Amino acid sequence: MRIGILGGSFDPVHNGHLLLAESAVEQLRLDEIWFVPAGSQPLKPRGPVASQHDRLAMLELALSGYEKFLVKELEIQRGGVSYTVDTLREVSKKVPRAKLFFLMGADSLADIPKWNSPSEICELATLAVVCRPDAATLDYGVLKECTTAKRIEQFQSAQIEMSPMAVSSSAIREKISDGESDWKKHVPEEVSNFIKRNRVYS
Ligand SMILES: Nc1ncnc2c1ncn2[C@@H]1O[C@H](COP(=O)(O)OP(=O)(O)OP(=O)(O)O)[C@@H](O)[C@H]1O
Ligand SMILES: O=C(O)c1ccc[n+]([C@@H]2O[C@H](COP(=O)([O-])O)[C@@H](O)[C@H]2O)c1
Repeated sequence: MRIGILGGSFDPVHNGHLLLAESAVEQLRLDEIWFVPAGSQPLKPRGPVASQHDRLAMLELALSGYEKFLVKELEIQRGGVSYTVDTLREVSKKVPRAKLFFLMGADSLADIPKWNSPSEICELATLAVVCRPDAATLDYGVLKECTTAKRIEQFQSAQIEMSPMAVSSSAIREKISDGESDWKKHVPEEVSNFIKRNRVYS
């Protein structure tokens, strides 16, 4: 069993997340991708804008057409600050024989030294990173303090190739609160309808 884990704030989920997951399923031959919405992201102390209920509802709507994409409320149910190392420990216990891939964009890779227990994270899961338009090259050098050169090579082999997609949740939220309308193309239609109907970011 090969499981990809995509942790995120998903505030809201957007097409960049979906393309990342689609590319990872194909290139890493994953059986499932677990989308794990953070309860409280350690480096975002102000917390998400949308409620937990709305972030989950938008994720469920976005993933409904994908058989291999599952929403897992591990971090929300655990409560407190959502540390990735705790999530990976929990998943390793739940499915001990699975090979775990932690999927992330280049911005997350750059931040890893600031995360809790990065060395253990690098042991528990293979990091599979994708470029983002504002960070076109991936700097694996940040991992030198956390893991071995051999492990870094394994992460490089798991790198996800995808045409950079210039979309972020913060840009979507900003456009909505500025009253712009061209944000809708960046999320599945069911999600844009939900946002409009419930005035999630207005
Ligand atoms: N357009 C994108 N291309 C590739 N990876 C992405 C993209 N958007 C988000 N990701 C990755 O998905 C994971 C979850 O991201 P998150 O839910 O925080 O969305 P975000 O768009 O980065 O949000 P924000 O703008 O609020 O920081 C992170 O590892 C992030 O790097
Ligand atoms: O464990 C940590 O210390 C840690 C610090 C920052 C971010 N993360 C995780 O990284 C994932 C992407 O975060 P973000 O900022 O893109 O929402 C999400 O699962 C976060 O919980 C984890």
